[in-house]
Amino acid sequence: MSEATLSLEGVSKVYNPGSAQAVQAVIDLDMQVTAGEIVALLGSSGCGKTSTLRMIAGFEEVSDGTILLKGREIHRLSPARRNVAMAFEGYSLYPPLTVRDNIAFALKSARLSRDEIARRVAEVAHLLKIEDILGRYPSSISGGQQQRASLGRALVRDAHLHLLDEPMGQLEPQLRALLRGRIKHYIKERGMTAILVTHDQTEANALADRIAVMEGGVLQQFATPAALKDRPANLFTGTFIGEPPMNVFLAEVGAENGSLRLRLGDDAELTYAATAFEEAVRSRLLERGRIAIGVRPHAVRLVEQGVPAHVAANQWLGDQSHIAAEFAGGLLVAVEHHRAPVRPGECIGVSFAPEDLHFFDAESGAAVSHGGRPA
Ligand SMILES: Nc1ncnc2c1ncn2[C@@H]1O[C@H](COP(=O)(O)OP(=O)(O)OP(=O)(O)O)[C@@H](O)[C@H]1O
Repeated sequence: MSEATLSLEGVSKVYNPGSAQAVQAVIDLDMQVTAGEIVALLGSSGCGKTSTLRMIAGFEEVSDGTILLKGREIHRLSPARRNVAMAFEGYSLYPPLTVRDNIAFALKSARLSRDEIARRVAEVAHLLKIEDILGRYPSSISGGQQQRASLGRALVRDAHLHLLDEPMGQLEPQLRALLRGRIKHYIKERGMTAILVTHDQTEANALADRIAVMEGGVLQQFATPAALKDRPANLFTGTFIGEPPMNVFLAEVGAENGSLRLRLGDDAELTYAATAFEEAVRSRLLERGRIAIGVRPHAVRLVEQGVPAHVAANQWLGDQSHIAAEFAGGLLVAVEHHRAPVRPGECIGVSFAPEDLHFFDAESGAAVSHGGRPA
C-alpha cells in the first residue's frame, strides 16, 4: 500500500465540554486513508460521521488528537489553508452567483486561465447533468440541482482531499445510480482521494474502496465492502451491513463423539462434524460455552431434513422470496432466489452450512470465527 495521504490519530470530538449538554460525538478515532482511495464513512444518524468530516475540513475543532494530510499537521489550520475541497450536505452555494460562477469560483481564485476554467466547468456540468442550469441562480433551482452544483464545485477543484457529505441524498434513485458510476470514474481517473459520508450502504458499496463503519462515535471496522460482509469484526458490523440483516441466535456449545453441537433455545439443535471447524475455533467455542451465531438470510438453506421452523410470512419481491419463520425462540429470515412455495403456518426444515456461520462472543460481540476459521 502506498503512503497514507490522510491520517487521523486519536481524534475525538466533544460538543459543549464540561456542561450538562456535553456530547461525545467522536471517540479516539484512528484511520489512515491512502492516496487515490475512496473511503465511505457509514453509520446511522448521530454516529459521528459528519463531525469527523467537518473536523477534517476544519469547520469543527478537534477536541483531541491529530490530523495529518500528506505528512502536514492540518487540524489547527483554517479551512482555506488545508487544501481540502468539500461538498456540503446543506449545499452552501453563494446566492449572488450563478451555478457556473459557483463552480468556477475556486478555479478563478487559483488564477487558472479562462479557457481552462470553461473546460473544467463544462466537464463537471456534463458529468452531473447540470449543463442546462449553469446560468441560473441557486434560489431558482431545485434542492437536487443545488446539491449537484455543490458537488460540482468541490469535484472541479484541485485539492489533496475531497470530502463529500451525503453527496446524493436529494436525488432520485435512477439519477443517483447513474451519477455514482460517473463520479467514481471521474475520481479514479484523476487519482483523487475522497471521503464521503453516507448512511446508504448501497452508495458506500458502489463508490468506496473501503468503508469505515461508525456507531456511537466509535469506529467499528474499516475494511473493503467484501471484508465487511465476509468477516465482520463484531456483531454490530455483522448486523448493520447486509440486507436483510444477518440472523443472530444465542447457542450453548457442546462436543461429543467427534461432533459439535449448538443448542439454540429449548427446541432447536445444530450438529456438525467437529472437523468442519478449525481446532482453534472449536476450542474458542467450547471455552466460552455460550456463543452468538450469525447467519445471513441468503445463506439459510431450506431442506426437508433440516431443523424445523414455522413460516410466519413469505413475501415475493419480484426477484426473490423473503421468508420469515419462527425458529429457536426468535424469527429467522431466509432469502430464496426463486418463488419459494411455502405458506404461513407451514413447517419447513432449515440448515446452515458450517462455512456460512459467523460466531461472536455472546458478551462483547467481538467476532470469534467466520466460516470455520478464526476471526
Ligand atoms: N453542533 C453540535 N452541538 C452539539 N451536539 C452536536 C453538534 N453537532 C452534532 N452533535 C451531536 O454529535 C453526535 C454526532 O453527530 P454527527 O452529526 O456527527 O452524526 P452523523 O452520523 O453525521 O449524523 P447524521 O447522519 O444525522 O448527520 C450526535 O449526537 C449529534 O447530536
